Amino acid sequence: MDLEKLLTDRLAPAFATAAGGPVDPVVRRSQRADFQSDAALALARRLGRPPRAIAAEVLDRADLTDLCSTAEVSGPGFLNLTIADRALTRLISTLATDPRLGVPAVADPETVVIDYSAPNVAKEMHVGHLPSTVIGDAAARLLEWLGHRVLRANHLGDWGTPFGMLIEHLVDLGEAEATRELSMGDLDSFYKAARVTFDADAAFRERSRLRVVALQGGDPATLRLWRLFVEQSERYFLTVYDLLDVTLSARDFHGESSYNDLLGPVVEELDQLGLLRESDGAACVFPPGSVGRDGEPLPLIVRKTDGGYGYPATDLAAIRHRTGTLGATRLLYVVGLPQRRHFEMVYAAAAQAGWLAPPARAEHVGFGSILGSDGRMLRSRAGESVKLVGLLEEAIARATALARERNPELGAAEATEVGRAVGIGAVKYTALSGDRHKDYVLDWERMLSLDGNTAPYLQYAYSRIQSIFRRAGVAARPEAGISLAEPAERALAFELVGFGRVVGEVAESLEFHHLAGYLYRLAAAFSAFYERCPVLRADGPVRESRLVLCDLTARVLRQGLYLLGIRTPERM
Ligand SMILES: NC(=[NH2+])NCCC[C@H](N)C(=O)O
Repeated sequence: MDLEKLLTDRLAPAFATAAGGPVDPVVRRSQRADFQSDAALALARRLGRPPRAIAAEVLDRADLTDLCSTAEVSGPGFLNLTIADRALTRLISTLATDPRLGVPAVADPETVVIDYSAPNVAKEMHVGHLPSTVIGDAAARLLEWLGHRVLRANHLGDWGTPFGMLIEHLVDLGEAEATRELSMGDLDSFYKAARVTFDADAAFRERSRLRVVALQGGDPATLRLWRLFVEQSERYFLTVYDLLDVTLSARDFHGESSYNDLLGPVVEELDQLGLLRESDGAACVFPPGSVGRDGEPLPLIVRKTDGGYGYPATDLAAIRHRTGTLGATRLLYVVGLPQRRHFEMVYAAAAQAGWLAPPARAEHVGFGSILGSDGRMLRSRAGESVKLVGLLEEAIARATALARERNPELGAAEATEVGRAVGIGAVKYTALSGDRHKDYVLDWERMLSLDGNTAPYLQYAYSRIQSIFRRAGVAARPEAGISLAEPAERALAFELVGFGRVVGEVAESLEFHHLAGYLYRLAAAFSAFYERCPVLRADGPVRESRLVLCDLTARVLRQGLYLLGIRTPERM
């Protein structure tokens, strides 16, 4: 299905002969012909031959007859390739009857662990959790669709010193009252109240400290109280996931606490491997390749001076568990860029310990921060981080109002459905359509606009096609003959056959803005086609062929948006 690959496979042997060794023909979509290769230019310098002569020799040797209608040398030595109508028509016909839309399941499925979302227990989810939750979920949907075994790991922050203070505050309030407060989903005020007492009251601080010791020592009464926090928080997080339409469920919670029993053995094993060194009373690993600004090796602290284990030890235990026990070969960590150094060091240490050996590998899927439309960190009016649910509710309210305004014919129930799909879609698309290595800007106007690279634009394109079929009163017949006489039909066809290539690339890079950008180009190509090529007013075979193009576009849009976790209402 992948034309770049088909052409590459035909050209590569010819280039190899000319160059006396393997050469990437570098085939790309082009304005001048359908595709272009500029490999002869780079090769010319190396071979000391004129590029046009190399290009001509390659054309002479390569067998392109069934694929290209013309193949010619142009300019300083480009190869311009025009795809034969018959070849393109054949690809579209195949695509039309392919339930997987040109994206076969992988031949060698892997076990992939995706570590994502990971909010902290007894704290509110804020906008900073949005990219992790949304990108991680898109990765899970995509890799699962490709046939991999995906294990979602919601690495909750559910362990550690804050629980001493939280539990003591709960004891002071009384269990019934505390549970009532926590169940209202107002986690932050509970946390803040505990903090205020902690800062003001020395006796409370001492009780909190002892409580942490009791918790880590496995005291049953303390564990029971701790579990109340975890249960209330998990219940609350699940309501957020439901609202956000992500595929995380109760069985995906694998909080830091679940690695607690593995921490001792992990540190022990590091010691036996001779990887531990003491530094200021703490047990550390010095993974190769991590040096500070002063050129000194950086420590990864696995056991603190007070004997407690921290965040790095937990991540090492998690890697050992994921590769060793779960048998995963690909570990993804969808966590903000500020933790990049942490993960580099953890991976290096795990590799030294033999817990992360090829073919197993770990990738940090990092992302930037969420900014307001003023370009600064998004904050609430009180200067605090913005609650994620608050943001989602606002998105739904705005999108519902817009849906009513744009389409007064929608009934109340349908407008609510559409508002939810569009509002949530718009927010998620913002976290997926930008280069994740950069910061994101949340701008309501732009996000909800029907023009430009937005979720509503793509959803609208989809619903518009559905309305064509409602008016036509018939379904497309995938077995109908395809004709691609108009340039706009050809352009749309090229986008349609490109789906598989983009999906394959994104499964590797996890740069979802390439998938978003592709869907945007597809929707734009559809718009241009629909403007120039009447569908319902066309007759006979032309109408049939155009209906197939419409249907294929809708299916690719729906599947592509599904992979991004975005719904496609039938009407908007
Ligand atoms: N395996 C991990 N360390 N995952 C990321 C955890 C994120 C952490 N709970 C935080 O809020 O920063």
